[in-house]
Parts: sequence; C-alpha cells; structure tokens
Amino acid sequence: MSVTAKICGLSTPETLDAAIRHGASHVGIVFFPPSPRHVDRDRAAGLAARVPGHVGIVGVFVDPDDALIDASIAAGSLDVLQLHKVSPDRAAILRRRTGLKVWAAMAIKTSADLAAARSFVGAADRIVYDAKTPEGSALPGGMGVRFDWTLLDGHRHPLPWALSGGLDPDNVAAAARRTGAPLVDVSSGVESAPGVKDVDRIARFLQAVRQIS
Ligand SMILES: O=C(O)c1ccccc1N[C@@H]1O[C@H](COP(=O)(O)O)[C@@H](O)[C@H]1O
Repeated sequence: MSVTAKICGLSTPETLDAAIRHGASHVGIVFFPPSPRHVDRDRAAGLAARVPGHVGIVGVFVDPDDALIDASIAAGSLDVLQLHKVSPDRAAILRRRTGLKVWAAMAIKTSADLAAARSFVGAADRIVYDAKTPEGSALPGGMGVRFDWTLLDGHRHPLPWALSGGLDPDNVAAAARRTGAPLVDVSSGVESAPGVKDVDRIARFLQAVRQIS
C-alpha cells in the first residue's frame, strides 16, 4: 500500500525544507487571513521558490474570489487549488479558468455529509475528506478535529481522494490502514502551537507514512 502525504500550512523555509526532505508529495500554503498559517504573497513566493518540481504546491482557500486566486497563483506557483466551502459549480469555474488541479475539501461529520462527493465529479480532481469543525469556528480546517473514519467503510469514492482532519504522527498509520487512504493531509498535528510547525513532528509523521504497508 503506497500512501503519499501533504504537509499543510507551511510558512517558514525550515519547516518547508523538512517536509520536502522527509518525502512529502505535496506542501500546502494557506491563503486565508483568519488562519494562523496565512502567508502573504511575498512569503508565498519565497517558499514556492524552494520547492522542487516533483513536489506539488497546494494553495488552500476558503470561498476565494477571483482576485485572490489570481494573485496567489502568481505568487505561489501553485499546482493545485484546495477549496473549502465552495460549491461544485464554483469549483468547476475555477478549474476551467485557471487550468489547475482542484481539490474539493468536504466537511464530514455524519454519513450524510459524504453524499455530496458525487456532485464534484467533473468539477474537481480530488476530494479531501476533512472533519467538520465546531459550529462558529473561525476556520473550516486546521483545528485538529477528526471525524469517524468508519463512515468511509463501503463509501464508493467517485474521485481520487485524501484523508484529512486530526491526523498526527501517532495515528496516521492506523488511519491510512483503516480507510485505505491513498493520500493523507496534516496541519495542526505537526505543530507545537497553532501555526507553528515542528520539524521533528513533520519528520515523525512522514516516517510513519513511509512505514505503512
Ligand atoms: O490550516 C488552516 O489554517 C486552514 C485554514 C482554512 C482552511 C483549511 C485549513 N487547513 C486544512 O485543514 C485540514 C486539516 O487540518 P488538521 O490536520 O486537522 O489541523 C487540512 O486539509 C488543512 O489543509
């Protein structure tokens, strides 16, 4: 079983380099000002310049307007748009307009939440199954909340997918084995405080992913 990993919310050269050195397939840059992981365009450009071609750069957005998308693509040399809180129609428009891969993040709490996955066929290239954050939260992700992985039992994935929400170095192997996730995505689980990535935790997470079989 080969599992790849995205380390999300990177904002410093040291932690970005660690993610790359330890084998991340994707690195995520957050373009959402309320997030403690938000980076401005200059910082995004500096980070992107360090990323080798075999590692995908994922821009993370929450219901973005066109101006933010365009400026972020230019600054961050993005390969993928990860979109939270967007409809399939909006995802399809952004996919067509930018020519980039689109990952649709879906907030999951109950089995009913999985039904919408099919509506992203033709609009997105991958579904990111993420946990629904508590009502009233400032962020739709990046809060270390996990959903019940057994909800994915028997779910027919209409698109390539990723597992996200509450993963960390100690639970990622069990999560990937339990769900069969081809790609795992982590942010707060490799931090020492909100927005502060930890090089050792990144290394431990990616080592755990490599050892999954
Ligand atoms: O990380 C953020 O700050 C963030 C902000 C806005 C939308 C999504 C965000 N993060 C995404 O949340 C998931 C899971 O995070 P965690 O591992 O549970 O902390 C991941 O896809 C991040 O890209």
